[in-house]
Amino acid sequence: MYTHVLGLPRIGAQRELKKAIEAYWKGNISLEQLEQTGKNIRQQNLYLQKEMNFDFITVGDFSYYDQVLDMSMTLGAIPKRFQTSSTKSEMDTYFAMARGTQNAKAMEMTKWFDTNYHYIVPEFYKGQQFSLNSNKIIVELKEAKNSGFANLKPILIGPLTYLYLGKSQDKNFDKWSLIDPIIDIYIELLIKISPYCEWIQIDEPILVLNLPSKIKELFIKAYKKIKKHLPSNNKILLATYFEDILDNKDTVLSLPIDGLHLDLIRGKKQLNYLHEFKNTFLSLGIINGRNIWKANLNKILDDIKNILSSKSLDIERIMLSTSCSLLHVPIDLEYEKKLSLELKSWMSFAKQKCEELKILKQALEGKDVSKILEENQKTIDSRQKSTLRTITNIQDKLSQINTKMFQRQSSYKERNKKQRSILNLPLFPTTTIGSFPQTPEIRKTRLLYKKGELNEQEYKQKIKKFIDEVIQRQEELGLDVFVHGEPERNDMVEYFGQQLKGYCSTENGWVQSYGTRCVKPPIIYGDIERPSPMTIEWITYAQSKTTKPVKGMLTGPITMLCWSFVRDDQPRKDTAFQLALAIREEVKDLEKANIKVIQIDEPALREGLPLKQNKWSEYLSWAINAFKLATSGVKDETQIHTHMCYSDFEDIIEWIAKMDADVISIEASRSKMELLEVFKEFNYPNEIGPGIYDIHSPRVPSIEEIKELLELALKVIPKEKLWVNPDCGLKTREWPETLASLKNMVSAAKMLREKYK
Ligand SMILES: Nc1nc2c(c(=O)[nH]1)N[C@@H](CNc1ccc(C(=O)N[C@@H](CCC(=O)N[C@@H](CCC(=O)N[C@@H](CCC(=O)O)C(=O)O)C(=O)O)C(=O)O)cc1)CN2
Ligand code: MET
Ligand SMILES: [Zn+2]
Repeated sequence: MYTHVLGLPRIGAQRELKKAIEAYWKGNISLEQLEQTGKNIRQQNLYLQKEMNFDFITVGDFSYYDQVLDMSMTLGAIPKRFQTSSTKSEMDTYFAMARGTQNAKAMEMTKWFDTNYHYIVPEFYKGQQFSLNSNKIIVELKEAKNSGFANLKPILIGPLTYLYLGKSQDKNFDKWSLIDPIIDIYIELLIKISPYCEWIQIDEPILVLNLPSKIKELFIKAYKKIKKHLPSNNKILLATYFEDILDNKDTVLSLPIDGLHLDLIRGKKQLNYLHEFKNTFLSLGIINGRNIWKANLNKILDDIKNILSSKSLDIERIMLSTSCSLLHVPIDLEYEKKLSLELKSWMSFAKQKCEELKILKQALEGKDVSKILEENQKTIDSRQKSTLRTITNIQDKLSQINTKMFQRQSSYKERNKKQRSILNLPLFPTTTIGSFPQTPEIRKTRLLYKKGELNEQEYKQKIKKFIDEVIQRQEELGLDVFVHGEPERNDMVEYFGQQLKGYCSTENGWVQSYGTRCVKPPIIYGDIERPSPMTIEWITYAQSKTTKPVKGMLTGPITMLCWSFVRDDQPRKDTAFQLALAIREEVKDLEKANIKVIQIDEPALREGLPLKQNKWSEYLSWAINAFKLATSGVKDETQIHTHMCYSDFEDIIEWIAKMDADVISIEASRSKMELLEVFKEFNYPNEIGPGIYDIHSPRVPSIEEIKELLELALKVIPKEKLWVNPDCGLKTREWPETLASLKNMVSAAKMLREKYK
């Protein structure tokens, strides 16, 4: 029996890597200093694994930005626009690809499966040449070896997953035609790393998706070729995660691999088929890498013993592991000093999950760990019995939900008439998505308040001053529908989590979202309730400062669900409905306070989509209902907006229409409005604001460029239905580029108004 993990968090326990990279970008530290920080984090992770007595020491899970981008570098898949003749260091090219430069647009970024992690999308071109650059993984292997570590297990993203996740940039070019040259480079790479290790972990998470037969065939072909060239002392551990591989079972059974990792948390069904994989080593993903609850060790031990005997598996060929990489959970629970001891005793972060693996192995090897197991059982029982989890009248509230509560009073058409007469907006109304730059001053204000160095009154005064400023700036820009700028929010999910009952939040529970950006997902441990209004004071204050409508700004139930760690003792749907009821109350309060436009963001709606297509409609029916429950309690005159980003809508457009938001703003600029085709084909009934510039880049779009995009949008959206806005919130931007971009945006809208009036 062996233990190992599929990967560890790499941002550093105190976000050292984030801070170092951002300092490097600003020119405040040198490349050597940055690399030293990277090395320190890798060393910490090596020693952690040693402390846990893991049998395989994972190497290569570190990254300065993203593991998919790392693979692009390794394969030499660097788009031409970044291959400049200047003497840029490799590191600078790497960061340029991720973030763009004034001359070269950044590579696209999108969701990593159904997580809140984002990867950099590989770009594929006709006739593309690849060439091996194995520096990263070799450096990391050497480093580990030189520090005295043995049984190293390097990790690579697999060739099929890599190709699948990338996008062809040339029309009518089949990216899969690149499989052979890519496999050749992988083989070169594997031969290079071969001397450092026995096992090599190759991640092929796409094996949990519904794959076309062509890709299944390519899998077999590719791995046969790899096997043929792999030195005989090496073994391949093929890692899958986030779901079961049962749709591709036959394919996997035909692969010449030595070990197979299965996610037994998300893919429980696979337990029934383990015996079919008897010919390989099996890595059982039994510790949840996607949530923060303590594992029930006694139960897992029973399960494992059961599996071993009923499926007559050879314990010598079993590995125990986490369900997926621990990238998706915070690093160490011990940093949490403010959590109630009871809640804390229910939880387990990355380090504690490693300890759980260690204990499981010791128990299975017959070591006496009874005290620890007893202690574990106590906390599991305490959580099950705890009254902290329940609000007594919640069941009543949920049972009072009726279908009327999912419907606005009138149809969109009728609502629209009433809203138009009240709002009196021009053609092509301009607006922004909610947040304005989160300046160091704003962050500092929140920090001082948190530390108690500002009292409530001082804090509120300061926040109101920030609101004054953004209202003033929006007046000057000439926008039509205003926002208050969200200066009081650390994050659009955490902020609400901190005000709702049933939620707790952490001090240091950082999880990487993309590059150097992290989030602290709040934790839902019990029934949700809204003790008091959450946004009214700020929004009404902002509205009191202008005659333009100010949007009420809320996060929707599905996004709250997807971007929090959720309780695992009731269906996600029930939690979503509880959230929806709480948001519904806030929406009604905003309306009562005379707020005419309310935006309820649902950027995570698409991300929450199950990885298996046959589960989509079940999810979408309750997810859309949760949104409608949150938003339909208002009168016709109140205009409901929603916002989504990072989404492909093609496959779910009819469901988006069912949300029946009066206005939806979406990300569209990166795809040059291509995405709108689907809105046209489907004849999307309500109003749309396709984002006309990419807020992830400091680049300022010209008036011409914006006009062009709007003209493109007008080909598919009737002019009465078109809104003008950026792609997403502006919190990661700085003021100068924000003002310049919005100024151009408003000018473009005004010019079009003239043309189309
Ligand atoms: N939950 C969530 N998921 C999401 C998104 C989102 O907005 N929220 N958007 C997409 C991803 N985009 C993202 C965009 C930006 C950031 C981001 O800016 N994160 C910040 C942290 C935001 C935060 O919580 N800030 C807190 C705490 C900030 C902090 O680091 N404080 C320092 C000190 C403060 C200082 O002196 O600056 C400390 O505590 O040590 C605050 O501002 O109050 C960061 O990594 O830098 C994250 C994700 C998709 N998923
Ligand atoms: C990730 S979606 C962000 C929406 C939010 N209202 C903002 O503007 O920041
Ligand atoms: Zn957004």
